Amino acid sequence: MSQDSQKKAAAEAAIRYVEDGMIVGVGTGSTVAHFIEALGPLRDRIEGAVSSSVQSTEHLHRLQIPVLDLNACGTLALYVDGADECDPAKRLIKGGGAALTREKIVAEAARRFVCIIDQSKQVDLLGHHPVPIEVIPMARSLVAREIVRLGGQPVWRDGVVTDNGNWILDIHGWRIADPKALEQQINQIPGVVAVGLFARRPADVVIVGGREVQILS
Ligand SMILES: O=C(CO)[C@H](O)[C@H](O)COP(=O)(O)O
Repeated sequence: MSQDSQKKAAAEAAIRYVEDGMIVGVGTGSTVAHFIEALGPLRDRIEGAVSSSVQSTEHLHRLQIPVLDLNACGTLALYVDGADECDPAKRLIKGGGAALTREKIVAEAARRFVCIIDQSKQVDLLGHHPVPIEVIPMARSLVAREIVRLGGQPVWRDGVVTDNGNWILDIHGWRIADPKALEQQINQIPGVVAVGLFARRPADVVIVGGREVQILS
């Protein structure tokens, strides 16, 4: 089964968590694009969606799914998003699509975070995939130096500007024994907007696509 078919299978399996009248938090990426497509036919049964990126907002609009302002929604019942890596404790690396800050905000606002992935995303230890950090542009070099002190190798994702007008550093070379501690340390560096480690707020349910879809809860 191709990687994209696995993503589609996981995304379609996530639909069972959508209930009538819900406001659904929606992540970003190619797996989430399958989820948005599956959500389309339910547009009249849900109140709407809260989006984590311009890309997902445009997709939701194309399917006539109302996109709501998180500030007017309070706590969301459900957030569905993909990931770049997922460990057995459902801690994640996210931000391959540069949407990590808004993804973190919507995940934090949700009671249940359902993460949809293909099998290649499952790892024992986070860090094979670089860890993205969104930084305020003027702090790029400062943050990069601090990351080197923490043993990482920062690479500027040159040319990429986030939906918030910031830049991304991708940190290579880490095998992350304590993701929560590292998340906390990175968050303390001035100029860091968000780091794509989701350890303080891991997923609640992980759906792994495949011929047999696996649901880890
Ligand atoms: O964090 C993300 C975007 O910022 C995505 O969820 C992550 O990059 C996975 O993407 P895809 O579903 O395309 O494999």
